Amino acid sequence: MFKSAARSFSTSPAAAYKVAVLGAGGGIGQPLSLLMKLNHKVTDLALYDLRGAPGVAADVSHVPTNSTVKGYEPEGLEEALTGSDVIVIPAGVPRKPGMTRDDLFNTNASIVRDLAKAAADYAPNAAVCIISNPVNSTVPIVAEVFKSKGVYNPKKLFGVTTLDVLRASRFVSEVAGTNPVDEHVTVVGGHSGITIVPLLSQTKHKNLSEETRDALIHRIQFGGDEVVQAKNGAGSATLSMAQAGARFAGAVLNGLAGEQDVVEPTFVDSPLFKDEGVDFFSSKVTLGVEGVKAIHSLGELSSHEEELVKKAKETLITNIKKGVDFVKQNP
Ligand SMILES: NC(=O)C1=CN([C@@H]2O[C@H](COP(=O)(O)OP(=O)(O)OC[C@H]3O[C@@H](n4cnc5c(N)ncnc54)[C@H](O)[C@@H]3O)[C@@H](O)[C@H]2O)C=CC1
Ligand SMILES: O=C([O-])CC(=O)C(=O)O
Repeated sequence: MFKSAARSFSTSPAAAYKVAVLGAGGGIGQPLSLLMKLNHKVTDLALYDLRGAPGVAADVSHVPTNSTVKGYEPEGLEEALTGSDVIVIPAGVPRKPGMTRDDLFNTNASIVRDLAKAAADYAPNAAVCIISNPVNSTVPIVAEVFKSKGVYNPKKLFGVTTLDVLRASRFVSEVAGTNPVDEHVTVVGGHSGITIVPLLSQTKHKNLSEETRDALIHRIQFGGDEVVQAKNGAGSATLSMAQAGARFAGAVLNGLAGEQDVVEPTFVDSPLFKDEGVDFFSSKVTLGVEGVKAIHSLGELSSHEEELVKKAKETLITNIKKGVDFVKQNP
C-alpha cells in the first residue's frame, strides 16, 4: 500500500523497494536475507526457497526495521516475484572439495533457467542479481531465457562478482599491512579461477615483487577454494558471500534511487570485448535508475594484466557459450 502510494505521487525514483531472495533458506540465503532486512531502502522483503523460507522470514521479521517480510514455498513463487524491484538469486548447489564451479553447471543451470522463467513472467522489469554458480554461465542463461520471452533488458542483469572484490581488498591488506577498508581493488573478467583478474597495477601496490604479486593474484583467483577446503564437504563461502551480495544489491538499490556515482564491478552484458566474441564481462559499472548507467573500460593495464585478461577472455567465451547453448537445447 505505502509503496504504490509513494510511487503514484512522485515522478522521482521510488523510496520504497521490494526485494526478492530466491534460495533464501540456504547457507547464503539466510544471512543475505538478514542483511537485506537491515537495508533501510527495502520496504518489502520476499524470501523464497523450495523449503524453509517461511521459517527464515518469521525469524528475520523480528528485526525492527521498517519492512514487511514474507516467506514463500514453491506455490508462492508468483506472489514472491510480483512487484519486485530487485531479485537476488543464490539458489543452487555449492561446491565440495575437488570440484570446480563449472562442475555445478549440470545441477544449477536448470535451477537458474526455471527461476529466470518465473522472473521473466512475473517481474520482467526487476534488476536480477545472480549469485548461483557458475556465474560465467548462469548469467548468460538468464539472458537467453529473458530474450526467449521478449523481455531482456541488458541493463538489469548482473552477475555478482563482489566477493572477489572483498577478497582482493582483504588479501592485499594482509600483504601490505594496511587496513582493508582503505584498499580498493578493481577486479575484472568473470567469477572463476583465471577469469578473475585483479588490477593491482591500478592500486598503490604496483611495485610488489613478481613473486608476491603472483601469489596475491593466485589467492584472489582461488580464494573460494580456501573456504571449500576448510568447510570440508559442508559447502562454500556463505557468510562473506552474504555480505558481498548485500553490498551489491544495496548498490543496485542506491542506483535505482538516483544516488550519484554508485560504482561496483559486476559481470554484465558488456560492449568491451563483444567484437572478440566475449558477450559478458565484469568491469566497473556505474549503477543508476535504469540499472546499468555506464560500463567503464578497464583503464591502463600492465603487460602482465593484459596477458591475464587475454586468458580470461578465452575461458569466458567457452563458459558463456555453454550457458547460451544450454537454453537453446533445453528451453
Ligand atoms: N557468486 C559468488 O561469488 C558465489 C556464489 N556461490 C554459489 O551460490 C549458490 C548457493 O550456495 P549456498 O547458499 O552455499 O548453497 P545451499 O545449498 O546452502 O543453499 C542453496 C539453497 O537453494 C535452494 N534451492 C535449490 N533449488 C532451488 C529452486 N529451484 N528454487 C529455489 N531455491 C532453490 C536450496 O533449497 C537451498 O536452500 C551455489 O551455487 C554457490 O556455488 C557461493 C559463494 C559465492
Ligand atoms: O568457491 C565457490 O564455489 C563459491 C564461490 O563462488 C566463491 O567463494 O567465490
